Amino acid sequence: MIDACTPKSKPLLTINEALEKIRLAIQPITQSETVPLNTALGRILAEPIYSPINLPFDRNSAMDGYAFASNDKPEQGTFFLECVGTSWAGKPFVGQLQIGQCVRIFTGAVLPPETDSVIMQENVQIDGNRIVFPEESAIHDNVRHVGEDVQQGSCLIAPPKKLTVSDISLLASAGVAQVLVKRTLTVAFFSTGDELVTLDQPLSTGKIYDSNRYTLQGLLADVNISATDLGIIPDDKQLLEDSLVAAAKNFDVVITTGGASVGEADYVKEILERCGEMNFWKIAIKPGKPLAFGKIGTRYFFGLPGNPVSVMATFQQIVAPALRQLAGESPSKALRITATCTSLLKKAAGRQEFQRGILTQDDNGDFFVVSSGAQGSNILSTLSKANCYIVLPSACTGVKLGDKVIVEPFSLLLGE
Ligand SMILES: Nc1nc2c(c(=O)[nH]1)N[C@H]1C(S)=C(S)[C@@H](COP(=O)(O)OP(=O)(O)OC[C@H]3O[C@@H](n4cnc5c(N)ncnc54)[C@H](O)[C@@H]3O)O[C@H]1N2
Ligand code: MOO
Repeated sequence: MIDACTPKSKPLLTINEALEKIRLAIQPITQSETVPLNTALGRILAEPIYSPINLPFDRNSAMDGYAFASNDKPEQGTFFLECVGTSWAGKPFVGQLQIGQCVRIFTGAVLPPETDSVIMQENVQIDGNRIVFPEESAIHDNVRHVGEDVQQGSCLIAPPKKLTVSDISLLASAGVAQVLVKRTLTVAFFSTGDELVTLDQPLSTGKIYDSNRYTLQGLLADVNISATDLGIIPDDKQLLEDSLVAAAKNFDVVITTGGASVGEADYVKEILERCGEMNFWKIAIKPGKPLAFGKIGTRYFFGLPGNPVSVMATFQQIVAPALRQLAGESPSKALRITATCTSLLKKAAGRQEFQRGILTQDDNGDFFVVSSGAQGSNILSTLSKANCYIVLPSACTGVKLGDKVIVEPFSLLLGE
């Protein structure tokens, strides 16, 4: 019986409290390396890059047509100019233009210095070397000016940007062939549990295939991470401790799955308390409650719950932002949107839940989400069907048809 003297257990950390503890604990790596631009996609820039040149480098044409001087255009009426040569992209016109003359020009070709305007070829009439310009010929049109995109010496990209395809395009256009980026993180992971077997073994009663290492391998597939699979460790306290301590000597981050809860063979928390520093254990989320975070020596440790769906959810919600911070990235948040829920969702108050859902968008642009099915932390088929999490606040006690819910898509593309 519970009476007034029974000590109440401490409330679990909220996900935001846990994220804040991680944010305060993690020191971003400082080392960097120079890499060729064609391997820099997704890497984190370590220093500002200043443009060595103006972009455009030369004043050039935005259209195929004719380059002319605006002074040659009369106040009224059509006019004609004599075409005396061609400026090709890569092979500029070399002569000197006189009054009343123009040149044939192609997109990207340098404008002769005497000209300041380009008319599209569709808008002129050609009569031998005489080019007839209409009255509406615009002056100063279709000209790309030196430095209008980027001025020489200005900052092209500032750290700690994670380099995108557009960044790589910009750097290439400025002739930047290599960049200084943060070094990659080394992350090791292993599964724990006597019940686990590798996929090349037959199953026997009581055994299951180890899927978590495949999940983690996929989740760690990032150019900023060098991931090492350390295999399966059985439920042997000493072996687990030795494996953890050894891994923490060689990797920036060690991740385990399983053995994080309160069972007799759940040793992760005890080992972390004895051999390292435990920052927190257990958070008020579902799936993923018994997550442990701390340090072993100077290295970071995440003990994820064994349940396969909990591994995915805790990695995405907790470990991924921590790895981004450690890698030196600027903070970012997953995209969340509001959708109308078209199924009933069961939920008990107490933990923030990440339920698996299927998000769609109709032709009006409105979002709808339906549960992808059973929500047990062991049920991978409904995770595979899902394309989003339905994020339900801890106080929520269920969702009715037609209620608005917050949804976090797994990707920016919504499949069929
Ligand atoms: N009395 C309590 N029991 C449990 C609690 C609790 O608070 N009190 N929490 C439950 C929750 S929530 C979770 S989540 C799990 C987490 O347990 P562990 O981290 O100790 O994980 P295990 O017990 O080792 O495994 C749980 C489950 O997952 C399967 N598993 C483990 N590793 C793998 C793997 N590599 N690949 C595939 N499947 C794996 C394992 O066989 C179990 O079925 O604890 C609850 N219990
Ligand atoms: O937190 Mo557990 O992951 O609910 O099953």
